[in-house]
Parts: sequence; structure tokens; C-alpha cells
Amino acid sequence: MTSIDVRELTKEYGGRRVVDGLDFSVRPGRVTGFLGPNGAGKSTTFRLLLGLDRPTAGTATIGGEAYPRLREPLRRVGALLDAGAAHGSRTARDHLLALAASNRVPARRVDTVLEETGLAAVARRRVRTYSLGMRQRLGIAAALLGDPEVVLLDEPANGLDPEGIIWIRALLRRLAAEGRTVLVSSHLMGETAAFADHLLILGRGRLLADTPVREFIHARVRPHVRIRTTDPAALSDLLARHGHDASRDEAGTWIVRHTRVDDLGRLMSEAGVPVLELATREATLEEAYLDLTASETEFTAPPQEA
Ligand SMILES: Nc1ncnc2c1ncn2[C@@H]1O[C@H](COP(=O)(O)OP(=O)(O)OP(=O)(O)O)[C@@H](O)[C@H]1O
Repeated sequence: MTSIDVRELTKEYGGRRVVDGLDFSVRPGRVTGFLGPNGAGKSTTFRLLLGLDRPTAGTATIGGEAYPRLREPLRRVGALLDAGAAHGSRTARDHLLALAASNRVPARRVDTVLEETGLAAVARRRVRTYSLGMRQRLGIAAALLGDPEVVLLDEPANGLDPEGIIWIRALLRRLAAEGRTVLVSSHLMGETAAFADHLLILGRGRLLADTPVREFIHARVRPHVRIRTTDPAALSDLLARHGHDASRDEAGTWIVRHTRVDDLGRLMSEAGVPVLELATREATLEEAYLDLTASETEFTAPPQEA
């Protein structure tokens, strides 16, 4: 089982710190979402992990070794950084065959990953005729070619249609269930909540959270209760009498915070207030993330230029 370990990792460009003392581990058997706004340093961290850039300070290792020291790296680590990387005049199949040959990966893996990524039917078309979503699938096929224990994907849902998004979700879940170490960057909250077990949140190069997704949401946002009624005056009166923290949206739905659906149901029933809808509304990752970013200067202070 292979972990990714990042210690005091720092990268400066022209004196500007874009990755700032990062310390985290990514464990096998789960999908770790790497979240942060544009320019937070996600891609730079990926490049440092893959030895494509040298850290100013600190270390990034995979299974205890720096990437450039790994033997047969494609068989240990699969990465998607830039979906435009394949040569346009080649077919997808030839692109993968060349990659397999130069990394001592058996050629039969090419057809396996083409099947896995849904590209088998178009594998003999030139890559320049591919849509963004098809290129993205090809980049993922290349990442999976060496059957690696560690998978690093930078914004893999980019350019995918709804069917592609459902597919990638299932793929990531499967890779983790097989015991692989899966790190996936994204700035899409809903998407990340749908596939990640664990989160690393970055802001201006610094690590703001390293937490299981569920704990992060539950610690930051309380679930609300949604109510609709045919007698808003009676409901308003009832909620006020019991000191509930409630508001009503334009559609007439009441949101009541800091309470439980059972307690409100009982209260409404006893008071004879008619119920059209009474439900718990779960907090979302987006709400928890906004709560975090609202309190972090990394997101609110003006950028510091070098
Ligand atoms: N080679 C480079 N030279 C100078 N500055 C760079 C270089 N690469 C990245 N940066 C800067 O580092 C910061 C972090 O960029 P990075 O691409 O890592 O962010 P990101 O979190 O991946 O953002 P996005 O979601 O937009 O891809 C940005 O301000 C970027 O301009």
C-alpha cells in the first residue's frame, strides 16, 4: 500500500510563495479531494509531486521515494495533468501503445484501458478530432495504463458531459475500493462531495483543512428543517412563541435552524398547523466550504504580489 507524503513543501516563483509549508499524507483505499480556488497552488503541488518542478524547500514522496527516483514510475503512479498532452496526429490507440512500449507496460493493457474509459469505439481516430471530453478520457486512460497504485488527477471532470461525470465518479470510487491511493483536484464542490471520502483544502498555497468530508460538513453547517404549510400566519406565530430561528424564502418555504425535524413535527401537530412538507435539509460541501473561506484571510485578503 502506497501513501503520498508531503512535508513542509514550499515553492516560490520569483520570490512569491505559491505553495507554503504544506504538510499532509494521502492514504490508500479512499478518494482524497484536493480543493481550492483558482491559483491556490493545486497544480503546482501536483507538479512537485511528479518531479516536474523542484521544491524551494521540503519534500514530496510517494511510497517513501521522490518520484524521479521511482523505478518504472508509470507502473507506480498514474497522473493526469494536462489533457492536451497527446499528439494530435496520432490515433488514441497508437498514443497509448507508444506510451506502453516506452514504459515496459504490456500492450494488452492498451485495449483494457480503452475499454475502461469508453474510448474503444473511437480508438483508431486521430486525437485531433477528439472533443475535450474525449481527450480527458484519453488522459485518464494514459494515467491508468500502468495499473498504478497511486492515481493523481488534476480536474478530471473538465469537459466531461453529465454521463462522463457519472462515469468518472464510479471510476474513482472503484480505484479507491481496489486499495489505490487516489488524489483528485477540483474546484467543483458538488462534484467533489459526490466522489471524495477525504478532503485537503488549499488557500493561497496553505493547507486550510485535512479532514473526512462528512466531518467537515457536519462541523461547519448544521442541517436545517424545511417546512411548507397552508397557514403561514399560524406557523410564524408558533415558531416565534417557541423561540425558533426561522426564515422564509420567496417560494414560501420556511427554513428553521438549530432544531430537529421530529421536534418540529410534534409541535406543529399539537398546534394543529397544517403540514405540506416537513423535511431535513442536509448541509452541503459548498456551504461548509463557504463557511471556511469566509473566515480565512487566504480567501479574503488582497493578493500579495512579489
Ligand atoms: N511556472 C510558474 N511561474 C510563475 N508562477 C507560476 C508558475 N506556475 C504557477 N504559478 C503561479 O502559482 C500560483 C498557483 O498556481 P496553480 O496553477 O498551482 O494553482 P491551481 O490551484 O492549480 O489553480 P487552477 O485551479 O486555476 O488550476 C498562481 O498564482 C500561478 O500564477
